[in-house]
Amino acid sequence: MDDEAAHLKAAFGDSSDGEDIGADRQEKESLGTGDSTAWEQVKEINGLWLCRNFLSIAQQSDLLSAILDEGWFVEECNNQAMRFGDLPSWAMELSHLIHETVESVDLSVLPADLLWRDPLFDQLIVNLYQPGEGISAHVDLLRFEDGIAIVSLESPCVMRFSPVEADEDQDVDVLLSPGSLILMSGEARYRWKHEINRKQKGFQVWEGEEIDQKRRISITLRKLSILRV
Ligand SMILES: O=C(O)CCC(=O)C(=O)O
Ligand SMILES: [Fe+2]
Repeated sequence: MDDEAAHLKAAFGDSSDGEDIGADRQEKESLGTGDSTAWEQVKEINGLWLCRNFLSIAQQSDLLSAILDEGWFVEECNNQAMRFGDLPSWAMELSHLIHETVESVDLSVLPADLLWRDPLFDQLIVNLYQPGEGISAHVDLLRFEDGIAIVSLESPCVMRFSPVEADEDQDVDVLLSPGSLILMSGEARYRWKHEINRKQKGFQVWEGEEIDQKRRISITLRKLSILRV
């Protein structure tokens, strides 16, 4: 983590708050949109949408190069970078692409008031996970507004959602494949925790197969709340 990120983390705290683990899997409904991107609504969780093919292979590769060119992860001990306010140009492009993609689809993947706010996002976190690394169950800090986007690159992983008001049987797993985008709003953002456990055996299993863990990079885009909570 660089100085700025460390400073901001000190100011904004850590978004993790322990973990809650169970086992379940949802059926997802694939919704063709008439164009090349298909959105899936995660039925058990209001406000959680997945777009598996959000980025083409070429776009993934360009985005990865732009991130690595930032030099944030040259030192092995750095695995997270945060930016607030003016985001790097590639992050702005990503934000515009999210806007365009959401706007072009005839589904309410993001409430209109969130989609049309300006800017759509002004905070960026890039996380780099080596094999075995993940993030414990948390709800993102309330100092960020509703409407959070996560783009995944490199190794796929299973993200587990569990209700804040715990009910062991309600965990929902979602596969985040490279190039995918998830959008969380409403209940998905406030009433469900999300986690990635790449350490404990059995978590990174999808359709009966253990995921071959390699490095994973994620880009989380959020908007700071004007009312600082
Ligand atoms: O890496 C991810 O996919 C999730 C990151 C996340 O949840 C966070 O930074 O709050
Ligand atoms: Fe999060």
